[in-house]
Amino acid sequence: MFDGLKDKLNDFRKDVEETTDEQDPDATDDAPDDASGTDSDAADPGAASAEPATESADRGTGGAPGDPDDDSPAETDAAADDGSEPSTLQRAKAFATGRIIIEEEDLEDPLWNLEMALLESDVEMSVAEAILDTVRETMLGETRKQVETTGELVEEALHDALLDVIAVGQFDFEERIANADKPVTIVFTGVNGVGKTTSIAKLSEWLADHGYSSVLANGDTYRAGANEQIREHADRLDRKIISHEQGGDPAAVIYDGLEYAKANDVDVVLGDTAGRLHTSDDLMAQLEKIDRVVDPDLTLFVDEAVAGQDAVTRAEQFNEAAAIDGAILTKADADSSGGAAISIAYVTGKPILFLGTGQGYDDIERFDPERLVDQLLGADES
Ligand SMILES: Nc1nc2c(ncn2[C@@H]2O[C@H](COP(=O)(O)OP(=O)(O)OP(=O)(O)O)[C@@H](O)[C@H]2O)c(=O)[nH]1
Repeated sequence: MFDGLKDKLNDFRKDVEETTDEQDPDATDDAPDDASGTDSDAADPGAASAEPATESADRGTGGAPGDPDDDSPAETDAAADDGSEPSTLQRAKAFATGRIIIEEEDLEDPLWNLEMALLESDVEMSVAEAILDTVRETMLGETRKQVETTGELVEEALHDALLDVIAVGQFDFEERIANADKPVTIVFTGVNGVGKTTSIAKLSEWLADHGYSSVLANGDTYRAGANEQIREHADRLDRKIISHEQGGDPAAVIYDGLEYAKANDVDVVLGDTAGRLHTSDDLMAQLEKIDRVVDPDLTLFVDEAVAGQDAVTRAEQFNEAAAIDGAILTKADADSSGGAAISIAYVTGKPILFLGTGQGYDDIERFDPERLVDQLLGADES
């Protein structure tokens, strides 16, 4: 899950480590050789031109004076006195006291690469920018104890940045169900073909596992075959299904589901709705009527992680047409990019509540932002 994005975040860590390694005296020992052209690594593109090599040597000697292990202080002191920028001197001093400083110029290229990587991964532009801002803020200027390696510093910055956008609006779904008056009504919106019906069936199983009974109500009276499709799930799971003829009123079906739940002490009504209507006005009218008639406790938007940017755009559109309370992202198991998972909450202000992780009824898990961030940063291998 999200392996492509995971690799790209790891590339950023390596990028920053490589850039800041230039300040590391161990790495800079070689720098004067580069400048004098004696380095055997002639294939290095930097070696082809004297200018970049000299620049690299300047940067290198700037970091060198502070190296506690450096046994040629005279040479490095001379370099520091020899027209070094204050920031370089500052870095050197910081190194001498066991600290590192990361500066804007160190991050410029890695941050650019990170931005490109996020956009390639279908992370929405404003979300990518928010992530970059937090990473920049967390990493820049501050002096850090050297024991905190650059890798750890990057990890902390990415962790905070990702969590900030992913965790937007999170709430405890189980607690919400537990505390709500029964029956609880949950309405599902989203376009057809993304796994909405399967998700309703999965959620019914999830609820059963957590001690709640549920009834399914097919408010998708628009699409031919929708009744049969949801009935198949209901039969397999041994759940009651409420449905009307094709072309009937969705609000009336969900209302009947609610009445059934009240009469039979069922805890939760799971109401499907038609996906794509002709215009967002139609969609809004449908959901407004459902709102008026059954006053749902929650409206959940369902889309597939593999749709990337399209899923993010649809989430925004559905949320604008009729406010959603949260989202279910299906087919996360088949998604490498992770862009929708990272972007939807930030863009809509509503949390992702569940991830669909396969075709089985048990393949649904609560969306846990902290765990996802750990997975993306490699701390949680599951
Ligand atoms: N790999 C994977 N497949 C899924 C997941 N959720 C649903 N699917 C599959 O996606 C296909 C479409 O699912 P349906 O629930 O039939 O989706 P749908 O026809 O879009 O349902 P509606 O949205 O109600 O129209 C089915 O083959 C599902 O098994 C998931 O989380 N992972």
